[in-house]
Amino acid sequence: MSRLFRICVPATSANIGPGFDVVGLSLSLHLNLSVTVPAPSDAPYQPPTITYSGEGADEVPLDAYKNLTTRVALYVLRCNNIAHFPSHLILHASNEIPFGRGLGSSGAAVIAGVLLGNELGQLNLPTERLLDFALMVERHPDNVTAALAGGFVGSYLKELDDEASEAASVPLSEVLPEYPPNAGADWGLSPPVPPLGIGHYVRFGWAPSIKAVAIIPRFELSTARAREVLPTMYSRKDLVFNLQRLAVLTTALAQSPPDPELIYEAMKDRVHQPYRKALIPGLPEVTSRITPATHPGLLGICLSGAGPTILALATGGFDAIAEDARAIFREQGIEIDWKVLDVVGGSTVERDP
Ligand SMILES: Nc1ncnc2c1ncn2[C@@H]1O[C@H](COP(=O)(O)OP(=O)(O)O)[C@@H](O)[C@H]1O
Ligand SMILES: N[C@@H](CCOP(=O)(O)O)C(=O)O
Repeated sequence: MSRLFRICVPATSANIGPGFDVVGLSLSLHLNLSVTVPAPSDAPYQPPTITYSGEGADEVPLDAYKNLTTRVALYVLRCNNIAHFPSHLILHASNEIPFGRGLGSSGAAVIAGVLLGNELGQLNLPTERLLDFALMVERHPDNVTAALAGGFVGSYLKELDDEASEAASVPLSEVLPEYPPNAGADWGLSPPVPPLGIGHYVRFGWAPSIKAVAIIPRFELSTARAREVLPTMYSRKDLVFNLQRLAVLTTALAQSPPDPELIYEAMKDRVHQPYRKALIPGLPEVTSRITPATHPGLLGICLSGAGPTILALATGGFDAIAEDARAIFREQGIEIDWKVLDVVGGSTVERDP
């Protein structure tokens, strides 16, 4: 019997201002994967066939040993003593999440890969273990946790003992080596198995009237590049500035009706946005000129993830917020697209009977 299943993973916006590497929000753009596992046969081994449509279709590798999602799936399988993809596997991805814009496309691809490995190997891993695998690949928990669990989520990484820290800090190239595409070839050493219970999370409340306006510049900024510009040390003043705001924000976004004055100030940040402004012309102007006073309905505005997308949380006035952001970006020679998004549930897997 062949098996068919579908995996659906949401986009995410991480940080929400002061919660750098801590909070994430799942949003209504999705990466969908349709998978067919043919019934076992005596035919010679054939590697997976991948087709892909939507965002990133012109740049994503269709070789299962190079594609992020399938490489992650193979990592999960190999950690569970399954050396190969099933023969003649067929995958189709259709993707709504733009690449390199700060909307969690790589986190979604990683979660899709973990869920794919879990389904292909029929491993029945619990959510906590799925998260461990994801955290071996995407080392900051905010996007992957929100993409897996859904909603407005806060997470931390557990302090590990020396042995577990070593296992969790191996370079990505060892976790996800590019394998030879020949099933008979030498597969090398076993991959590093994730320590147990690396990531922990909690879901906060979310006021149903709050929507997310994603203002998406038409250029890509890799998360790796946007992390390189961050300092390794912060002043106590800046740290306290962020902690105070994050503590207020996690509850303020659950209150109905939401309080714009409280939220606007609570979405300010001194840990990552000031350092990223050189990579995103127009960022300080957009976040300072669009306020609840000038734009009724606006609650707060920040960089989405590592950028360049700007996230405006609002209960109305979406057109004015986005069109004024468009005008400010245009002064810098940057064009944008924008979408009003809902906060959605986490990843799902549907199996055909
Ligand atoms: N659906 C996908 N399938 C395969 N690879 C993906 C997919 N989505 C994202 N990626 C990989 O992740 C990269 C973007 O990651 P990153 O720089 O972290 O930006 P983002 O903010 O979108 O997560 C893409 O260039 C691509 O290599
Ligand atoms: N906390 C991370 C989040 C990166 O999110 P992405 O959507 O840009 O991948 C960071 O700010 O670097």
